[in-house]
Amino acid sequence: MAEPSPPPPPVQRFIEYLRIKTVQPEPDYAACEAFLRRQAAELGLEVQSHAFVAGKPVVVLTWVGTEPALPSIILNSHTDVVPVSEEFWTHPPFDAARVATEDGDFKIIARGTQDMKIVGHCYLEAVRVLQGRGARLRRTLHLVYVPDEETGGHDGMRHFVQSDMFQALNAGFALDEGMANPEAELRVFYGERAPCWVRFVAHGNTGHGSQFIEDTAAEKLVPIINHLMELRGEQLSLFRTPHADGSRRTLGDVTTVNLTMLQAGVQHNVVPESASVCFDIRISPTLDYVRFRRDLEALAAAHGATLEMVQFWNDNTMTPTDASNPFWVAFEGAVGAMGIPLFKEIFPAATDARYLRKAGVPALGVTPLRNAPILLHDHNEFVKESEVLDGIKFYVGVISAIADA
Ligand SMILES: CSCC[C@H](NC(C)=O)C(=O)O
Ligand SMILES: [Zn+2]
Ligand SMILES: [Zn+2]
Repeated sequence: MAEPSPPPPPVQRFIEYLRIKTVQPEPDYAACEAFLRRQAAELGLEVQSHAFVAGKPVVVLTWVGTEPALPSIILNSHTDVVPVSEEFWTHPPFDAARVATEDGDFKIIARGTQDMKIVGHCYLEAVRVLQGRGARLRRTLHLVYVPDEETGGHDGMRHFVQSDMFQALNAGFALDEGMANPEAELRVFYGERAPCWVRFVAHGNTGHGSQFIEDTAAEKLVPIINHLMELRGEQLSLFRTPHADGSRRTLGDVTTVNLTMLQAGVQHNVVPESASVCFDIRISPTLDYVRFRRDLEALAAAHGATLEMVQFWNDNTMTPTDASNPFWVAFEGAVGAMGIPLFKEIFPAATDARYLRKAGVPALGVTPLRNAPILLHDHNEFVKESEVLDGIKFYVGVISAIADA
């Protein structure tokens, strides 16, 4: 059998990026920064790098526009990837194997292909294509590579948006990650649900397990659990009910509640003195999050428990997706011109775009993978070579449009 042809240079560079082990919990950010600096040097982009937390650099590559006083465009991506269970992978997750498929395409198999190195890579390749055409864009582009999104952005984007470095970018609009779609539409995320991670802790009487002990810790948690499970049921019914216009609801339209941890007890016949229960709640931006938080506090107090807010995102800013937002108009126009159908959604989980929106920069979350399985955080994460090449064309169109809006 003939050797397969070598990958085209944009795919070769993608493979190089994927081979850098930026895997949590100890990402190799130094190698990643060196890679980005090499790319910037080839493209003549300015580079700024700052580690707000030691060893975790935010790297910004800048292509100055012809009208640099205009608000700029941020093209954001995170450089870290989630851990792997290597035994479940068909190929080593950081080899970035290129495997031929029956339809003449290739699969590039590696951790981070979908989430989200394809996006960060396509930004760079799109700039390369535009420069090759001699294009000059009106607005300045900032390709922002942030660390630690996968652990909540606390050591990366959270600090960056509060920095002078960020202010100096004078950003007017941003793109960030979305999610693949097994269907034909391109999913575009204009908001996110607020993560609300809570722990209820109760204390009570203890004693022998053979007795009727009153006011026990576990007993206090039961009505709290029941209340939140009731809310879960209501929201699940809502999720299964189409909108008035017949369109289906997505996760972003509802609030999900999951009991994720339960702790109590030391021995079968000892009534425990304390008990705790944790929930992962994702509050839809369509719900009043201030009132929701007050209701949780009241729930804890009513049953003699304490409430610990482990995570609570107190913002529900959404990016306008109508004529009031010239960047949306440009984005929608460019995507439409490519014949790509759009599906607007609220992101079910949390990405770094939430920091940008809260900081006043309207952001859209997009990953240019359609008719593709959702493999983020999964074993054998892959993208097809054709998807990388199409993704570059996609960003050439979109970046040109939004940078000239
Ligand atoms: C509260 S920070 C957690 C961030 C994480 N993001 C993703 C995309 O999985 C999540 O939504 O669980
Ligand atoms: Zn991601
Ligand atoms: Zn992720």
